[in-house]
Amino acid sequence: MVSPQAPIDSPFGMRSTAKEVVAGIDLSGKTIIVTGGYSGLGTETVRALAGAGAHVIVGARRPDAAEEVLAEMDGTITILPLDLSDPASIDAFGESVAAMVDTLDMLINNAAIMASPLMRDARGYEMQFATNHLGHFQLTARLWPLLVAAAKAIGRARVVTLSSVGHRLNGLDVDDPNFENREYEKWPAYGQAKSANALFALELDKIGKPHGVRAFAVHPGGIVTPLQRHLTMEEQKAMGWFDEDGNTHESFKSVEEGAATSVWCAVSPLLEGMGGVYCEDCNVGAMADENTPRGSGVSPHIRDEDLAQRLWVKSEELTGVSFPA
Ligand SMILES: NC(=O)c1ccc[n+]([C@@H]2O[C@H](COP(=O)([O-])OP(=O)(O)OC[C@H]3O[C@@H](n4cnc5c(N)ncnc54)[C@H](O)[C@@H]3O)[C@@H](O)[C@H]2O)c1
Repeated sequence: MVSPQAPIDSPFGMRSTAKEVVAGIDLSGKTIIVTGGYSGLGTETVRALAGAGAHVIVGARRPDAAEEVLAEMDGTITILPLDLSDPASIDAFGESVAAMVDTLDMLINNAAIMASPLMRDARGYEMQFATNHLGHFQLTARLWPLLVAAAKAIGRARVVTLSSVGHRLNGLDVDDPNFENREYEKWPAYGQAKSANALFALELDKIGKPHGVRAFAVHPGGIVTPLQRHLTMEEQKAMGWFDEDGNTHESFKSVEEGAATSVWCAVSPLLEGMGGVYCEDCNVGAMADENTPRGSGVSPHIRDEDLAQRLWVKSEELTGVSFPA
């Protein structure tokens, strides 16, 4: 069954920045985790949330690099090592967080890799699916008691998972997510992983809603960041991201604008009582039709509740991790 969704009245839009979204919102006393919060959109997400008074915990694959990037920022920021392709690292991160705080108000599953050549983790899982989806699935499960505790204490907690309009490239092969029985292609692997991120939010919201933990998926827009490290300039020009002179397409956002929708999903009072939706441009995304501009819109397969459930079961099987009851 396809779960429909539609935009709401939002005072923010595609050119809003993360700083504008948090203006006037006091996050003191709140704990927020941002994975990969020291590069690209993650850096600006952390800047906005820490600037609004939250204690921000950054899960960093390279803690030394995170220290360097975040040193100049105001606010309370803790950096902890986290490699989302390594189950032991995720468990250790979860234990460190649980030793530090009793509640977690918001989790922003931001980290990802894109269009990488075929790589496999130590379990043999395809790296984009393992890092972008399975790692965040395990991480969210490990942090679940803290999210539920926050919701119990103050009525709400939120999990925001970065997806992408890349979900529109293709669907998810839930029977072969690791490209064992088909030839590996880097874009279908990214499209699949980002579809999985959105389907994860759809199912997670169902599980979290009775506890007061709500889940959202986000397309941040097109933004030049280190995410494009596996692509040549020629490939990016062929996709229309850059023109012949090397200027980005007019629809591209700054990193401050790119971080706005994740921050909006984490803090907006307008989303109170809502969840399980895919958001873009600081609003709930519109279902795609023939008039939808390239680079936006929601494909029906990421609203497919049966597929979301099957992905959940597959993720439990592949990680050996279940969400605590
Ligand atoms: N930049 C865009 O145009 C764009 C478009 C759509 C979606 N997104 C999504 O936005 C999110 C942020 O992307 P970005 O553009 O800021 O990219 P980025 O490359 O600047 O940041 C990604 C972060 O993920 C971290 N990361 C990668 N592998 C990891 C691992 N194994 N363990 C822990 N951390 C790991 C990196 O260290 C980095 O901090 C991603 O989920 C991406 O898919 C970005």
